[in-house]
Amino acid sequence: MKFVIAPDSFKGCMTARQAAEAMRAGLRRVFPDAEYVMVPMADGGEGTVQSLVDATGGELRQATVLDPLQRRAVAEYGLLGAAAGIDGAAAGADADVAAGAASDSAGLTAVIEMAAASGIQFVNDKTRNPLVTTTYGTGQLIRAALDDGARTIILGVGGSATNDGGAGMAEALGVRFLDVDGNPIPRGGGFLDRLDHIDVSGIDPRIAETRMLIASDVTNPLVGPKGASAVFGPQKGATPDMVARLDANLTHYADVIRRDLGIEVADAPGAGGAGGLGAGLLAFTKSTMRSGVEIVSQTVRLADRAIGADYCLTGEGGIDFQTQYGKTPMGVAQAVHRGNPEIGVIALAGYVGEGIDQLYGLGIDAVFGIVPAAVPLDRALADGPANLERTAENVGRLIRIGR
Ligand SMILES: O=C(O)[C@H](O)CO
Repeated sequence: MKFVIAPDSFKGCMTARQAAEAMRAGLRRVFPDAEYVMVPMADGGEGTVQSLVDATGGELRQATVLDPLQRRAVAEYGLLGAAAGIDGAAAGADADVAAGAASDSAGLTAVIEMAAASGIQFVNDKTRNPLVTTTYGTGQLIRAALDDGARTIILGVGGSATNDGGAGMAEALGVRFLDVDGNPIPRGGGFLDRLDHIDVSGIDPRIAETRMLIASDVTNPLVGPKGASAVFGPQKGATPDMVARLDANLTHYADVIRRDLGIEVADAPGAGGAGGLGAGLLAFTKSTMRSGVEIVSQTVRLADRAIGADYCLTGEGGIDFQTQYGKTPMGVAQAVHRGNPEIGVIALAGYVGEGIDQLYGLGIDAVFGIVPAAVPLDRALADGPANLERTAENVGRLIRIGR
């Protein structure tokens, strides 16, 4: 018997690796001699660095950066290990990332969550102000990864405090944003109206040799009613007036990018991720925008690792009909089926919401909640590992009956 164990983190409760260990512990009580392939997963959001480092035997690194309010902060990123999708063995769609994740002559692969340097957790109700917050620290993290030798960078985009179109990120990489007198404009989305022209002559030359894989949490465009400012500005503290100003500024920014670089970013899907960081990455780096869970599953060669397996256990804190839109359990189900159409996929979750029947036709065979009784949230979180282990054991028992 062979199991692939590929959960996301259970937020506030277990990292993806801890969740995978709890699942394996439960199954082992029933199948002590089975083969267990452990693949901690993520979807590009919080936990992606840890999961990819864990899944590939990589290492965590730290860099001193400027946070969104330009205070010094220490941010973590990861360098992937040799177990990353590096051997080119991945088939079909996997080959793309597998080749890019090589750690040979093509350079190392790094993984960065932009929120580690520029996330919403750096501001509070009093200090949040998307007119002034900057993604400069994200650019510093990219530079740190380049210094480490990375030439493929997986960048998780989302959870930001910023609305600067990624101008701060680009500035940290050497791009100059200048006013009509040739002076640098201040950082922050509130000042982009002063932008007259962009000078890319000083950009770090390593950027031209580096492939960025953008794992965005959204597909919104940069501007307009579904754009970064209108949809995500308010959660960063933007008033209606600020939203209008930020949206106008990003529209102007996109116009200058089009004129000076010949690149269209205003309507690109995902350009509005992390306050327009998606647009900045598309304009100033060699980036490809992909679903986060796809990038992660390809990097850890999930399809390959499912070959010959009988079952895959996946899961995350909550599962409902939205799981089909790019969440980890669905991405896992799709990836393992690519390698092994016969595999059974079972998802475990702390919370099971509405519409899970929509998942059954899409590759997930069964969904189980792990909480045994109605308990307060803090108790459910505290008992999470034990509940997950017990549920996995019971899944194992069912599987044994069926054999
Ligand atoms: O950071 C943000 O703006 C949201 O998470 C969307 O990417």
